[in-house]
Amino acid sequence: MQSAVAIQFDNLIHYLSNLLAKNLEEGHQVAVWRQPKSQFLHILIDSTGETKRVSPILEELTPGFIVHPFEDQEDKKAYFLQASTYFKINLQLSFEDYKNDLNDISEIKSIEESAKRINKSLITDGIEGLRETHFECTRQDFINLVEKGIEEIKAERLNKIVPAKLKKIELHEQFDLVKSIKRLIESYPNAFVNFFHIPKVGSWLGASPEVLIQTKGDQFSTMSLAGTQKVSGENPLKNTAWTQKEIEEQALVSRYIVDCFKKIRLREYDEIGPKTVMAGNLLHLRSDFKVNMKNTNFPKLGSVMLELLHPTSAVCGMPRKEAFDFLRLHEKFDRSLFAGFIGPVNIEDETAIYVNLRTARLMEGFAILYAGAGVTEDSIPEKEWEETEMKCDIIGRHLNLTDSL
Ligand SMILES: C=C(O[C@@H]1C=C(C(=O)O)C=C[C@H]1O)C(=O)O
Repeated sequence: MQSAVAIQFDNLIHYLSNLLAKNLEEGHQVAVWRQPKSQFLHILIDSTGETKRVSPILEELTPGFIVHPFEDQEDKKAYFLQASTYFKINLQLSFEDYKNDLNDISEIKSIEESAKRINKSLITDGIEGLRETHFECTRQDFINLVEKGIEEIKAERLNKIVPAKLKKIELHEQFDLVKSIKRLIESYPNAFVNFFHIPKVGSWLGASPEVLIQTKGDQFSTMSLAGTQKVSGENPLKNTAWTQKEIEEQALVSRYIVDCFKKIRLREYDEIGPKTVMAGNLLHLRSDFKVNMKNTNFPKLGSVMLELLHPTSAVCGMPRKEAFDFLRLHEKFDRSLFAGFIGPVNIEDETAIYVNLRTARLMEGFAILYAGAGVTEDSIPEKEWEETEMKCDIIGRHLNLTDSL
């Protein structure tokens, strides 16, 4: 297990439990996140009482948190939590150092009591604007889907396809959201750990390894992430070998990004990698792409690339339209917000939008885990199934807790 910075969590857990219980009970929208390798926990509350949907023209949005499903909506809009309240907590400081700066919560309850109140408020009635979802996907359903995908690739109608599955797991009565967030933060220092709650849409908890687009000052970045294997052996970041299938799979995602740059005639970009990166107990191949938006005179590159990239060939396939149509036709469930995009917008001069992967939708007494796997001509369906099991486990293992890790 990788360990993050030393975190002074005890009192913070108590505080966060009360804060979330109060805001969820009041029907507010909430986002909580920690960016990769950061020591800050960010908390955003939208208390307007309105479920807002906006066009994702990022540069024009007020500070907030954006949430977009896998499928484009007819009006191309995304959910948007507006920062009525926003603050961040330095997880390296002790609670005593910053407690006086925190929003006062007048009625303090125990952690257990707060967890119960949170659980009652997590659940909402139905999903606005998204297709009805059913929560079944057997091993055989998934294997059939992979086989169909391979046939399409062999017939040269697709280059790559990323079928997904969902997995329903029971949530214990004592499910404790805040403790799960803590465990994700401690276990996955390289991930975008996130929780968000939109009463009319749902509650999701995840730890994504994949940036879709990020802008900070004049810097734009994106990444191509694909190829998956389990961490094993000594110094895996250095010693892991990749097969032709995985190298090709990741190269297709990189090519897709470069094709997007070409479409808008952007020629000056840095491409770094591919290199092996760790996401929990999985390894992936990753290339990073960086652009200076000022020097290239692309001040709105964030929005432009967001529109061109989503959904990327890392979560959908290639060619994009054909892959998307294939999934719409053959995947027997609605991906909902899985493989959509989420993240903070215009907060402290930074926008960081991630692909919504390694994620769970929290429901009454159960959670739905989602995972996909990149399929190419050489894929072995059973192995792809195992890959999705490992991906589901990244979040699944941190939902039903026993106190010792
Ligand atoms: C689709 C997922 O992950 C994506 C697919 C990968 C793959 O096919 O190897 C690797 C990383 C992600 O880009 C997922 O986590 O569900």
